Amino acid sequence: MIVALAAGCTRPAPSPPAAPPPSVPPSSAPASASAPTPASSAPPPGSASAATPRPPGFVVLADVDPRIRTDIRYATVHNFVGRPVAGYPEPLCLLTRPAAEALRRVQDAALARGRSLKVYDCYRPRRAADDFVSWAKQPGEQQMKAEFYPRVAKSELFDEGYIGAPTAHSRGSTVDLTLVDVPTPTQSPYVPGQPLVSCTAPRGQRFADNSVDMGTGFDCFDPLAHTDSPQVTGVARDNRRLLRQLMTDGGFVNYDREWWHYRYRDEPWPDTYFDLPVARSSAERAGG
Ligand SMILES: C[C@@H](N)C(=O)N[C@H](C)C(=O)O
Ligand SMILES: [Zn+2]
Repeated sequence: MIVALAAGCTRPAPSPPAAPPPSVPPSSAPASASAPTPASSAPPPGSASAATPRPPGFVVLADVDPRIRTDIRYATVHNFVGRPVAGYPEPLCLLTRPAAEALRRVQDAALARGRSLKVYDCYRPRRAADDFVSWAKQPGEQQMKAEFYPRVAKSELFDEGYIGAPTAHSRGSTVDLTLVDVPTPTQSPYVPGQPLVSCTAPRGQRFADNSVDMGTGFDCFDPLAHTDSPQVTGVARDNRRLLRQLMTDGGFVNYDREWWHYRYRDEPWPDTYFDLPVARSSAERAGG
């Protein structure tokens, strides 16, 4: 265990070469750049200056709140790279315990409004962010462009802030999520090779996610996904606002370029980027 945990060190992450350093959105920069650090003047546990790396204390979200739906896209072929991403051997949502418990409180509030949370991504290992960087270095590989970044050049995805490396997700307290109705409609599976439809197309035309209408699909790298896009009106705007209200009340901060991306404000590891795989073996038992 200690060997694996030593992988969770503080370090700068790679940038795609032959391009300017990637834009790191406020939500992905070390929290010291975007939010107050803990009051303690001692080095944060697990940081390079701490004597001994400590376990991140990840839990499986389903152990903390089995009511929250999961659709972990990076463990599947239905994502913007079109294949499972490095570091996702199991389709699980791992989070730090404080973030998971905060999400359980948000779920209580969502259910009171007749909705449930559905998570697409939670803790994301450094190796996954590295995989995204490697993918970005292959300009000809655009098999999923038609659905996920139909109007933005692949070469711009990092610079425009749609993908981060390093990413706040590697600190274990950031989550990509949406709202679904309760009872929740069954979602038809994505079939590899099926015709891709732009994530910016109206609900009913784009991929039939069981999410409520948020105006775009998940991981839609497009200005229409900016949380306050003036092009998103009516029900979709109301749904984005409801998600933001619920999450903000629960202690999370939205990233303004992605309606689905939220960071837990009081994250316990504001400077540490972990590289444990997304697997049950990387988590503690929920009650422990
Ligand atoms: C890739 C997308 N789901 C996401 O999380 N983007 C932000 C910017 C990140 O990678 O941190
Ligand atoms: Zn995200």
